[in-house]
Amino acid sequence: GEWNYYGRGPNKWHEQFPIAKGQRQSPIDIVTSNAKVDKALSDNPLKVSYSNNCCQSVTNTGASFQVVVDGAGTEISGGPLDSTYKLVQFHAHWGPLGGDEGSEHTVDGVTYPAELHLVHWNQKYKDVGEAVDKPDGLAVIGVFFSRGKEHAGFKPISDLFAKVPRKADKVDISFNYDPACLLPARRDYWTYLGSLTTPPLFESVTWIVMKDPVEVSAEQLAALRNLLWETPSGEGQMCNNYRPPQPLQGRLVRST
Ligand SMILES: NS(=O)(=O)c1ccc(C(=O)NCc2ccc(F)cc2)cc1
Ligand SMILES: [Zn+2]
Repeated sequence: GEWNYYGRGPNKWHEQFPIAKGQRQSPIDIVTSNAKVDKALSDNPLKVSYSNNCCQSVTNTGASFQVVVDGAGTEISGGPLDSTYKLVQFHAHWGPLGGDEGSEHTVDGVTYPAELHLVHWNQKYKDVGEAVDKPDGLAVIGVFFSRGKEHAGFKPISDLFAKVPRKADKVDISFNYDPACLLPARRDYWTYLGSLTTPPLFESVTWIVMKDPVEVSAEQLAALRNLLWETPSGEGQMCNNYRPPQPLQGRLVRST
């Protein structure tokens, strides 16, 4: 059997998950000229209040890394959100070594080498398991990674990837870490209603995609490949764990 669903390719996911051809699938190509500035988003700014001791561990999920967060005090609200959402984990998607593809969302067809996802669940539900398949259940902040200077804030995390090479490997985060350091300085974003970008592809995500990328170094992008996964020809470097853009199906993308 496959250890990861990218093995057969995202174009086959609909066979087991028919919602893959649904009306609010993610990611999408963000056509900036079609995005509609919505004053309401700036009138009620997105509030990100993370604590600096919320990150518990890094795990190799077999399809990405995942920093698991203890929800104490890590909340977002405002902007497109009608209630408070709590951070539960963050992970990323990336492409081949040295390439420029790898992000899931694209901007006017432009790809980035990686995309970070900060996953939050709606506090109106009792837990993330209840929220994960509700239309307003999740809010994911997407941050594009561009190749440039080293990101000091990402270094403590990227240095841990070598310690979790195989699926289910896990290392505790013993230091204080505030995931807000991964957000770009300028907090402008696009927002639209979409889905999980991996099976089960639930249409439960309010996407908040930051307009500005954050720079990470080529070495930090390369560190993502310390994570290994199962490929049809045996164990290999984890890469190309991204779903390509899906049909917009007439959805509106709003912008700050
Ligand atoms: N790339 S993304 O940010 O869109 C994304 C975020 C979270 C999840 C997730 O929680 N999956 C686990 C999972 C497993 C079983 C379920 F029934 C529901 C979720 C998947 C994709
Ligand atoms: Zn993701």
